[in-house]
This record gives sequence, C-alpha cells and structure tokens, in this order.
Amino acid sequence: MSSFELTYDGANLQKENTVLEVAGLKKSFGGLVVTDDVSLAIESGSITGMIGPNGAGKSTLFNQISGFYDPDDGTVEVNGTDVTGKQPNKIVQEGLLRTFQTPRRLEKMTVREAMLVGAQSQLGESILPLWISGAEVTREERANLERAMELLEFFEIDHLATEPTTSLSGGQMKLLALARALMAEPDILLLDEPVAGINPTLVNQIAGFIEELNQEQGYTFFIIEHDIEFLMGLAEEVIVLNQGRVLLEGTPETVQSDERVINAYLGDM
Ligand SMILES: Nc1ncnc2c1ncn2[C@@H]1O[C@H](COP(=O)(O)OP(=O)(O)OP(=O)(O)O)[C@@H](O)[C@H]1O
Repeated sequence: MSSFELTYDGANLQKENTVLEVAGLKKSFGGLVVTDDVSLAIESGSITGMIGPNGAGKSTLFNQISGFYDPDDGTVEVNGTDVTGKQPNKIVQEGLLRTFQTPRRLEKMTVREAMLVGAQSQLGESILPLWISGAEVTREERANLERAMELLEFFEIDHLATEPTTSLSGGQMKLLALARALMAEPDILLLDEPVAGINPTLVNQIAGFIEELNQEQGYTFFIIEHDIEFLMGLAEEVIVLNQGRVLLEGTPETVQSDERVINAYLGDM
C-alpha cells in the first residue's frame, strides 16, 4: 500500500473531542416517521458503526446530518458549530462529508477529473485545472492535482487516472468515492454502505484503508453497513437504529449479544 502525506491539522476542532453532535433529529415523509428523536455524539478519532433493518432510517439520518434533507426538528453540530439545515457544501466546510450507497458514474469524466470536480463541488470552490477550464493553473490547483494523485495512489487506482469513470467496476467506483471524499479533508466522514455488493478481497482491502486513515491520519468515521463482519471488525462503538429510533449503543460485543438487536436485525441475517 502506498502512503500519502496528509495536511490534516484538526484546525476545525473546537469542542473537546466531539466532532459530531446530533440532538432530537426528526424527519417524516407524509405520515411516515422515519427518524424519531435521534440523538448521538461521535468522538474525534473514532470509528462508529450504524446498523439496523432495511428502512430503519439510517440513510435518512445521514441525509439530515449532511444537509441533503432538512430535519423537521432537532439540531446537528459539527465541531461545535450548529449546521442544522445548512447546504451540504457549507457542512463540508465545517468538516463533515458523506458518501452515498451508489456512487455517481460522472459521465464523460476521467477518474482524475472526477477527483478535481469532486473537490470543487464538495467545497463550493472553483479548482478546475488547466485542461478543463483553460485558465491559468494556480498554486492551489497544482496542490489539488497533487493531492488527487496521492489519494488515487493510496487507494491503488492511480493506474486508472486517465480512464473514463464509466469504465470502472463497482468496486473501483467505491474506491473512487472514498478518494473523492478525502479531497475535502473532512474531519469526519459518513460512509453509507462502503462495501455493499463488492467482493470479499476488496472488502478486506477497504477495511485496511479505513483503519489506516483512522489510526495513522486521525480521520473520524461514521459508517452504515449491513456487512456485519466488516463493521464489527472496524468499529469501537456501534449504534443500532430501529424504526427511526436508537435502540442501543455499545461495543460490537455488547450489540451482537443483545437479544433485542438479534430479534430486530441480526436474527434475520
Ligand atoms: N425522499 C423520501 N421520500 C419519501 N420517503 C422516503 C424518502 N427517503 C426515505 N424515505 C423512506 O424512509 C424510510 C427509511 O429509508 P432509509 O433509506 O433511511 O432507510 P435505511 O435504514 O437506510 O434502509 P436500507 O438499509 O434499506 O438502506 C423508507 O421507508 C423510505 O422509503
């Protein structure tokens, strides 16, 4: 595995050790209550998992935290700043970014271009390089290009840099989604099913990447995943969501042996 130097400085950290704090988040669609009074806190430098049955409200919760949905009630704080109801790119600027279950294919772009456009849309800034914008390449653009290539190397997809994103496999798209997310240098990354539908070798490889990013570079992760082995191997803390509510929060051992969790979720697997 190649390494890359991270310019992460934790500058956004203000509140003691808490990078994300969610209080009383509620969201309904029509008459359906999807998240119901969800409160949780994520410590800086941790890996936290979230499990729960299909339709429990996990992705909806991530959408509210990251600004893709407006909560009906409740608050979201990132690094001590209230970001409730803010646009996703503003929340990225505060240090929180989410990935999606199904990454976009980014038609007509090469992998390298997708990295740079990713950073642009995530940060709401123009960082398009010369070959896209025709403008003079600034020092910042050069730095972004360098970081893009370092990240592609880290995820071992640098050989695909000039390939169209449409030629990537599902697993390679998952790696690209992670690499693009890191362009923004978020303090906390919310990953929505980062290993769904990919082969076991790549699942292990992605677990290794996440572990390295967490342990050696200090990134905080909050991960939704149905692959229990993957999640329990990575997370120190697991939150169980059931019918829009937090059923339980605890270590992987506590959660896996809890009868309510087995009945509501694990028993079906
Ligand atoms: N934009 C929306 N409009 C209407 N209903 C929605 C919307 N988004 C989510 N829902 C509904 O909210 C419920 C929870 O969906 P959500 O995707 O959050 O569940 P989940 O726990 O992530 O499930 P899964 O594990 O299957 O991905 C579902 O019944 C879903 O149909």
